[in-house]
Amino acid sequence: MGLGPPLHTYKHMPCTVFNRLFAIIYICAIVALIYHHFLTLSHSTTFISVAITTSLLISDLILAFMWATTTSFRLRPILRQVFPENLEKVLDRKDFPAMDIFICTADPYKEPPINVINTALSLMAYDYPPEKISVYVSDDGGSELTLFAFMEAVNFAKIWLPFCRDNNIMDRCPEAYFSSERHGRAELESEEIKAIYESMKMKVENVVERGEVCPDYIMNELQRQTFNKYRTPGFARSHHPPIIQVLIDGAKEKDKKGHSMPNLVYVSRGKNINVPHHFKAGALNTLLRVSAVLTNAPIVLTQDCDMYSNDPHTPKRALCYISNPSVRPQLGYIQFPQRYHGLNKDDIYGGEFLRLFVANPVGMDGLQGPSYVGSGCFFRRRVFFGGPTSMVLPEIPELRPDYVVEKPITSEAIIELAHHLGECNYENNTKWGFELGFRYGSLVEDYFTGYRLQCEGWESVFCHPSRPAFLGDVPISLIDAVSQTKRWAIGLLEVGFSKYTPMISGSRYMGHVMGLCYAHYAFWPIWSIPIVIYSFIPQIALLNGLYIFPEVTNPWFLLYVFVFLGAYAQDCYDFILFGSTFKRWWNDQRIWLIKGLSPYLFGLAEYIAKHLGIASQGFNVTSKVQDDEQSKRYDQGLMEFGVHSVMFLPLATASIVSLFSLVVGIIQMLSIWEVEKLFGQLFIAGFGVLNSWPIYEAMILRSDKGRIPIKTTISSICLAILLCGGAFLVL
Ligand SMILES: O=c1ccn([C@@H]2O[C@H](COP(=O)(O)OP(=O)(O)O[C@H]3O[C@H](CO)[C@@H](O)[C@H](O)[C@H]3O)[C@@H](O)[C@H]2O)c(=O)[nH]1
Ligand SMILES: [Mn+2]
Repeated sequence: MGLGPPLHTYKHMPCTVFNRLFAIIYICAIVALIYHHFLTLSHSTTFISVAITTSLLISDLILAFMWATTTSFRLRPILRQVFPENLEKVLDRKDFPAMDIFICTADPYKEPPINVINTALSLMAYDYPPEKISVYVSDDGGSELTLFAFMEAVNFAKIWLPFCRDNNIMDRCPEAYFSSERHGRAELESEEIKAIYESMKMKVENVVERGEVCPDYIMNELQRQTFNKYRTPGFARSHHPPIIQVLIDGAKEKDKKGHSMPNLVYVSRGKNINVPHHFKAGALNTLLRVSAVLTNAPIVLTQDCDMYSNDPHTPKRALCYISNPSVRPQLGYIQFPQRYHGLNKDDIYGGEFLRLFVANPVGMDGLQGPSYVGSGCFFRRRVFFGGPTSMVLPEIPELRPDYVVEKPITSEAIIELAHHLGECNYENNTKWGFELGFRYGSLVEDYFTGYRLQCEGWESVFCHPSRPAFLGDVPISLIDAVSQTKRWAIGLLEVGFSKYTPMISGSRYMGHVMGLCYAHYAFWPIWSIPIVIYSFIPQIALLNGLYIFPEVTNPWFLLYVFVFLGAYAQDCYDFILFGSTFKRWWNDQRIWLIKGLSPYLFGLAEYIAKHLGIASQGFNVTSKVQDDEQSKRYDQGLMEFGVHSVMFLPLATASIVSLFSLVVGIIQMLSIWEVEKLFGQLFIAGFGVLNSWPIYEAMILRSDKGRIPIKTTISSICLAILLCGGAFLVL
C-alpha cells in the first residue's frame, strides 16, 4: 500500500514444501500402478480377467486425474490477514464506497420468510454508514408472503438497527441474538425488543401458514393495492409481471433514534412460462439492472437468503482489499467462505464442505484467487461488464457501472424504468448472461460465473476470518444433501463438457494449475465411476473366488498400500490442518463414497439424458425448514433416510454386497487358509462394511421415522441378489 498502516498481508503455508515433495513421490507411485495394470493386462488370457483389469485401470486413471486436480490446490496455499482496525486511518468513513446487497429467495415454503428477513436485518445492521447501504431482495417465489414479511421487517428495523448500533451487538441477526446466551448487557431494552420480535415472528409465520395475508394485517390503501397485484387472475409464481417496491427510502426514512436507514427494495422479476428465467443467475441479473438505475453502488454483495451476517465488520474487511481499486485494478471480488450453524458434532453429511469452502480457496488464493461460491462475495460492479482492460457496454447508458444516479430512488421515472428492466423478456437480444452479468448455461451459476470472470482476467481474494462472516443452514436429511449435490453435479458437468471446459479454456487463460483447480470441480461427478467399480467389482469377484489384487507377499502389494494410505492420510492431514477433527474427516470420506454411489452417479446419468434430449433439469431449491423430530435425530448424529428414493438404491445395494462378500470371504479364508491371496479384496469389502454401518443400522436396528423404508431395503436386497446371481452365471 505504500503509505499508512497496512490493511492486509499474507504468508505462505509451511506445508507447501512437503506438499510438493509428496506430489512428486505420489506421481511416481501412480505411474508404477498404471504400469502394473498394463502388465496384468498383457498377461490376461480370459475375457473376464481382461474386463476386470480394464475396469480397474479406468478407475485408477480417473482417481489419478482427480488426485492431480486436488493436488493443484496444494501447490501454493496462502493465508491472508486483514486489519480492519486500520481502515479508518487511511479512508475517511464518509468516503466509504456505497454497497448494494443482493438477497435471493425463491420459495416461501422451503425458505421461510421469517428467516429471509432475519438475513436482511442482519445485513442492514452492518457497521457501515447506513446511507451507503442498499438491500435488494429478489423474490423468485413471487409471493405476497415474502413481501408481507418484509413490510413487517421495515418496522422492526427501526428499533433493531439503533439497538445494535448503540449496544455494539455482534449478533445482528435477531433470531441468532435472541436465542443465544449473550444478550445480557442491555437487559431491559433487549427483553422489550425480544417481545416485539416474537410478535412479528408470530404474525409472519401465521400468514405463511394460512398461505395469504389476511385483511386485518393490511394497514392502508397503498398496501392493499400492492397485495392485489398478486391476486389478479392468471398470476402465478412462474407467470406474472415484475413487482418492485421501495420499502425503505433511506433518504427519507429515519430509525427510532433519528438516524438514517439503508434503502430496502423488494423485487420480484417478471416471469413467463414460455421464457427461460435462468434461475438464480437470472434473478441476480435483474437485481444488477434494477439496482443500477436506483443506486448503482460500485460494490455488490450477493447473499443466499439463509446466509445471515454473523459479523457486522465484514464489509470493512472487504474494503481493506478494495478501498483503493487503483492499487490492484484486476481485483474483481472478495469471497468469504460459506459457513454453517447447527452442524452436528461429527458432521455426518460432510455439510461443512471443508475442502470446497476453506482448503481449496486457500489453495487458489495463492494463484489467481478463489472461485465464486454464490454467497458471501463482495464484487466490484465493474466485473460484470467485461474484462479489466476490455469493457463491454450494456445496451443503455443507465446500466453502465460508472453511471451516476441523480434522481431519488422513488422518482416515478426511475421506478418505471426499473419495472421495464425486470420484465421477463427484457434480456432478449442483449448480452446479459453471456457477456454481461452472471452467466447462464449451468445450474451452478456461481462456479460458472467466477470461472468466466477469472478467464477474463479478474483476480479474487479469499477472506477467512476466524469469526465466521456469514452463517447459513445445512441440509439435515440425506435426501436433501444428495439432491443438492446432484444439482451441483449436473451444473458442473454442463461446464466441464462445454466449449469453456476448464481443461482447455481455463488452462489457456489462467495457466495449467488454475485450469486444473477449476477442472477439479467440473469433473467431480466422474468420481462416481471408480467409486461404483470399487464398490462392486472386488466384492463380486471375491464371492466367486476370483482374486484380482497382488498377493500380500508380492512387492506390488506394497504399492497398493502406499497409494491408498498416501491419499487417505494426506486427505486427513488437510482436514486437521484446517482445524477440523478426525471424526469429521471420517464422515467426510464416507459421504464422498455415498456421493459417488448416488448424486454423482445420478447427476452423470441425468446430464447424459439431458444431452440426449430425454429430460431437463431445474433448480430444486434446498429446503431450509427444520422439522423438530428430524433436527433431534440430526443432533444425535443419526443418518436420516425416511423416504423411499432411487437415489438410495445403489448405496443400500453396495452395502449389502459388501457385507455378503465379507462374510463369504472370511469363510473362504478359513477354509483355504490363503489370506495373502484374498486380503486385498477382503480389506475393500471390510472397508465398505465399516463405511456402511449407518446404513445397516437404518435398515435393521432403527425404528424411528428416519430409518430406511422397508421398500428401499427389499428393493436393494433384490438388486444385490440379481447382481451377485448374474455375476455367478457369467463368471
Ligand atoms: O430459481 C431460483 C433458484 C434459487 N434461487 C436462490 O438461490 C439460492 C441458493 O439456493 P439453495 O437452494 O440454497 O442452493 P444451495 O445448493 O444450497 O446453494 C449453493 O449452490 C447454488 C448453485 O447451485 C448457489 O447459487 C448458491 O449460492 C450456493 O450456496 C437461494 O437463496 C435461492 O433462493 C433463486 O433466487 N432463484
Ligand atoms: Mn443453500
